[in-house]
Amino acid sequence: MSGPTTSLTPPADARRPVRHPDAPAPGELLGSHYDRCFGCGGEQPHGLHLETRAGEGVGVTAVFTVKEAHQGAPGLAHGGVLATALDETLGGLSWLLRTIAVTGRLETDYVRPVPVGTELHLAAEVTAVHGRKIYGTATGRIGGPDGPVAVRAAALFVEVKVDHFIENGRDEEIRSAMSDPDQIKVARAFEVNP
Ligand SMILES: CCCCCCCCCCCC(=O)SCCNC(=O)CCNC(=O)[C@H](O)C(C)(C)COP(=O)(O)OP(=O)(O)OC[C@H]1O[C@@H](n2cnc3c(N)ncnc32)[C@H](O)[C@@H]1OP(=O)(O)O
Repeated sequence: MSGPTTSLTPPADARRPVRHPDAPAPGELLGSHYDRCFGCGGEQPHGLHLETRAGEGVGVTAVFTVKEAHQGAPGLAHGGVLATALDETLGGLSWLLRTIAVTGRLETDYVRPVPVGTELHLAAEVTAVHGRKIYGTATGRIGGPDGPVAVRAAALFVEVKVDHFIENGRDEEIRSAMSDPDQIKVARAFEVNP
C-alpha cells in the first residue's frame, strides 16, 4: 500500500522542540484563532468553546465543559467530540512554536467514559520536530488537572503556509474572515502570530 508512513514515533534524528522566544507567557489565555472554529470559536453555539492557555515548555492546557449537545450515548460525551477536544488542544501548540500546522494523524485512546457536565482538563505538549512534522501528545483528565486520565492522544501535525487555508477554504468564509474590521482577528484567523 502506498502513502505516507503512519508512525507516530519520531525518527531518531528528530529534534527536541524549542519554545519560540515570542511565545505567549505561561498561563496566558491564547483565545480563539477563529470565531467560527468548532473547537474554540465563540460563534459556534454547539462548539466546544475550548479555552486554551500557554503552559510551561512547549505545552498548553485547556478546559472543555461537556454540554448536552456533545452527547453520544445517553449522558456521555461522544468519542468524536472528545477527539476534537484533543485535536484542538494540540492545535494550540502552534502558538508556542509560532508555526502554522494542521493535523495529519491523530490517534486516540478512550480510557474512561466522560459524563455530560464534566470539566475535561486537557494538556498537550510537543514531543519532537522533524522537518515539517510536529509530534505531540495530549491527555484529558476528569475531576481536576491531576485527576484520572479519561482520554489521551498522540498526533502528527504538518507545518503549512497560510496559502493552505486560502487555497483550500471556501471563498465565502475566507472573504468574511479577511473583511473583519478587527484586523487582529484577521491576522489570528490566518496566522498563528497574534
Ligand atoms: C490558521 C489558523 C491557525 C492554524 C490552524 C489551527 C487549527 C486548529 C484545529 C485543530 C487542527 C485541525 O483539526 S487541522 C484540520 C484537519 N487536518 C487537515 O485538514 C489536513 C488535511 N491534510 C492535508 O492538507 C495534507 O495531507 C497535509 C498538509 C497534512 C500534508 O500534505 P503535504 O503538505 O503535501 O505534505 P506531505 O509531503 O504529504 O507530508 C509531509 C510529511 O508529513 C508526513 N505525513 C503527512 N501526512 C501524514 C499522516 N497522515 N501520517 C503520517 N505522516 C504523514 C509525510 O510522510 C511527510 O513526511 P516526510 O516525507 O517529510 O518524512
